[in-house]
Amino acid sequence: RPAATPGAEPDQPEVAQKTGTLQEDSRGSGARNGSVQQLPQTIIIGVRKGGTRALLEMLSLHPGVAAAENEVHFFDWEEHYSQGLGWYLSQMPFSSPRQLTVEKTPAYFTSPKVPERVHSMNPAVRLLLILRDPSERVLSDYTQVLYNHVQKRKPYPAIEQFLLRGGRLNADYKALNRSLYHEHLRRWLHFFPLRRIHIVDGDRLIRDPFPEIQKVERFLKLSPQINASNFYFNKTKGFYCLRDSGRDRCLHESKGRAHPHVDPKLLNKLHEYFHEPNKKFFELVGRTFDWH
Ligand SMILES: Nc1ncnc2c1ncn2[C@@H]1O[C@H](COP(=O)(O)OS(=O)(=O)O)[C@@H](OP(=O)(O)O)[C@H]1O
Repeated sequence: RPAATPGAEPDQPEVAQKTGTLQEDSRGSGARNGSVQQLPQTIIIGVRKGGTRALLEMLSLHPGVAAAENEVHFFDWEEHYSQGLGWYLSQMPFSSPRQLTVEKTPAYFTSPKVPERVHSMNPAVRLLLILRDPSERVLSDYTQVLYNHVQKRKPYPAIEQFLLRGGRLNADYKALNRSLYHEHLRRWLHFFPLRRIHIVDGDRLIRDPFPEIQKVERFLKLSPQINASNFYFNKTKGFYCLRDSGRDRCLHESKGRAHPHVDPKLLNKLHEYFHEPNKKFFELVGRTFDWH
């Protein structure tokens, strides 16, 4: 694991524990009710900081979905992949055979070896890709790594030091590369047709999650069971939170952080940098997004 890009998520669970999660119920009574572990029929492949946790938690509101709690990093970490599909299976939640199993590992989208590996597990797997404004994603990515350093009481340079080199935008900054969505998606399209990849608009998921989640239900051929009443806007958090069987919960405090202030001129450079790549991406997917 490269030390410079620590795992995006902290290890601790990010949402308040649900009482009686599907996993816990079935784990406790697995021997009696015939619950099983299944390889995921659907995977949230990224993008890092796109809203992958929110998407997973929102999808888990559906009784037909069983989600792996932690990021599994099977296809992108050699020490996991070398242990084979048996290991991968052992990481999955217990579920009823009729439920869909889903896992999310945001690093999959940008890891070169992953598309072929996922394809060799199951060419019919349904992929969920949640994207957000590429410039905003860069700021979020920087903020994540900044917090990782702050937690360890380590210093971390200001964002300008990464974004600029000799007065020009530094194309070698990894966070910029991760936002070149067309390059990464192209690799996936060598192995999967576009119809197997559903792209969730991460900016819309923030502003108004329910319509985006309805589209995901349809893509996964799930019966429409998630309702508008499962979401409420929490003014304190500034984001939508979830309401499930009368219980309210927001995502962990590491989700929805304030981003650093960036000089408008530099921000403009960033927007310009992504202009062409975004156009290429829109052509690739036959759809446009409301990005800068
Ligand atoms: N409902 C709700 N509540 C809180 N946060 C929300 C929500 N919906 C989407 N988001 C956005 O999710 C961003 C984090 O993305 P990921 O979960 O993919 O991050 S990670 O790569 O797994 O670390 C996170 O990015 P930051 O705002 O930069 O913290 C949020 O903007």
